[in-house]
Amino acid sequence: MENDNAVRVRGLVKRYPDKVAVDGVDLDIHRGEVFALLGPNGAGKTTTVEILEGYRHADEGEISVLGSDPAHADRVWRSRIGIVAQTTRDEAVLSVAEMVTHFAGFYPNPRDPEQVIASVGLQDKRKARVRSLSGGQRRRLDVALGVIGNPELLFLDEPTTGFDPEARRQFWTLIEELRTEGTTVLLTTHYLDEAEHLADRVGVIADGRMIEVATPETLGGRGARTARVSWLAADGQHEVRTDQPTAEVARLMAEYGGEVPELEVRRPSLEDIYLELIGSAAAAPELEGALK
Ligand SMILES: Nc1ncnc2c1ncn2[C@@H]1O[C@H](COP(=O)(O)OP(=O)(O)OP(=O)(O)O)[C@@H](O)[C@H]1O
Repeated sequence: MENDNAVRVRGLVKRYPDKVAVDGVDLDIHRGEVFALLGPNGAGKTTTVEILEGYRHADEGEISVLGSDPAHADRVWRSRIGIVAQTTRDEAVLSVAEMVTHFAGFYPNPRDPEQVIASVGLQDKRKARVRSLSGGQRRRLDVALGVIGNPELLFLDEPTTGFDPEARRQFWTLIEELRTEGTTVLLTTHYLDEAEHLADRVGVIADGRMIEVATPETLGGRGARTARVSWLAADGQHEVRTDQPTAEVARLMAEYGGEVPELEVRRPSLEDIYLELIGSAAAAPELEGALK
């Protein structure tokens, strides 16, 4: 039965001959949210995403994606999802416009191809052959092909790898528009700023296990972390750790009678927190071993 979750996973396990790639993952993705799956290389992100897409089969676990088990889903289900895979395949002889229009024909309710081409910034390349595109342009086309079917649920596996900064911002705008329209998005990325900008919630996966799911603001207790206030005094750099940085800044302003030299207030970034979580996940198995 369909419910408020676009994705519901319990106890997902995927084993390869020499590796347990996914080791008991639970995951809920709410309808209409942008969810970012984070984790180091080899953590199990692509394996998880490809199982949800129906391209790999799980060894264990309950999986529901838009109310169906992807391993047994039909064409109608497939037309409701969009996929931007990590690697792309063909070296098509079609032009960009032909390819996007061709893909639009696979779906019952596609978006307008010209609008989609413009939304990924390929209007100047609409007549160019796909094989002549640069790596980043090809990736933009992949994104266009992922959204052309007007999907309810969009899977994006490292979508902006190879994008220049302008293309990345343009992609962010596209995802924000899709979110406004109610599209659910599952994104994997190694760019923490991208996750912070786009995601309603993030999940950190390491060695096949989900370590934590939270909003980017609260991951790893981030919201409650002590701030660091630093400034340049006559005798050199000073730093104070405090739970009340505003009071500290007010005190400094009074002391300096206005501008405080090189004032900086810093809380741990999402990247700081992520690296801490990944670091402790890597240390945990050794600790378990040491305690045995
Ligand atoms: N077809 C396969 N056969 C055997 N092992 C595999 C296969 N696919 C993935 N693996 C292994 O499973 C683990 C998880 O791989 P996966 O591609 O899911 O990681 P990832 O988190 O997506 O990594 P990345 O960030 O590098 O894309 C890795 O150790 C990988 O080598």
